[in-house]
Amino acid sequence: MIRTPDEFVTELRGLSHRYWGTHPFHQRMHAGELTRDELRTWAANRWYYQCVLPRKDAAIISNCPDPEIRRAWLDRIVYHDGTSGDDTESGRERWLRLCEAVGLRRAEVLAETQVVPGVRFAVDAYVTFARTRPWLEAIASGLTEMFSGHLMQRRVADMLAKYDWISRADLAYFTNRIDAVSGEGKSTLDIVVRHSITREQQDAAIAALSFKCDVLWSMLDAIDLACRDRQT
Ligand SMILES: O=C(O)c1cc(C(=O)O)c2c(n1)C(=O)C(=O)c1cc(C(=O)O)[nH]c1-2
Repeated sequence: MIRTPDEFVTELRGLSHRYWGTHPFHQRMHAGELTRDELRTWAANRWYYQCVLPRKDAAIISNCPDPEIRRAWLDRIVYHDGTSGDDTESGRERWLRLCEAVGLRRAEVLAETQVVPGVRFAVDAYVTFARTRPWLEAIASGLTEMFSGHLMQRRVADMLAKYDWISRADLAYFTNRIDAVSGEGKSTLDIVVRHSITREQQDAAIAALSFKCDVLWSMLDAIDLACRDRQT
């Protein structure tokens, strides 16, 4: 039997315990326990995720027959890629600023030399998912954004409190993203609830969100391991 919208949303939100907010690496970040070198490894690896997001969103658009959704989805690509190559307020430029603030050189981030295999596999799996699964499932996989606003707020507060060499301006990616992800999370949830009109579609949306939690968790597992390897 199909779930009511409330039951469906409750089940989706119920996956929050699988979200990367509780990953040990994030816990160490919040506690102020990461070294500069570990923060560099994190930023350089997460760059790969940032780079892939517009390609993932383009895959969703290419599979979606609904012009209203395609139009709305385009904003995400523009947000990350910016309106031109000189756009200093694009998501990618803001992430690069954070990378520089933690001591990475722009060229080494762009060259992706620090990206470890586990991060590459996890992030590539997210794009492959968006390319090969029905558009509604691919959209549902982005519902982790529902959980990310609160986490980013905590991240900004804790990083400013615990790493005195990091300034608010260095964290512009997150401070600008907090409102955007909350808005996007709500509109994504609305699309998923409206278009999941069978029990099977609801099940597939829940499985997609679960898969995405695994993608993010695996990224941090690989980053955590890379940090430990560098210490030995
Ligand atoms: O910093 C975070 O914890 C975090 C998490 C997530 C997420 O949950 O996938 C995203 C972002 N940030 C983010 O900045 C972002 O643009 C974004 C896009 C997406 C997506 O799946 O389309 N997730 C996220």
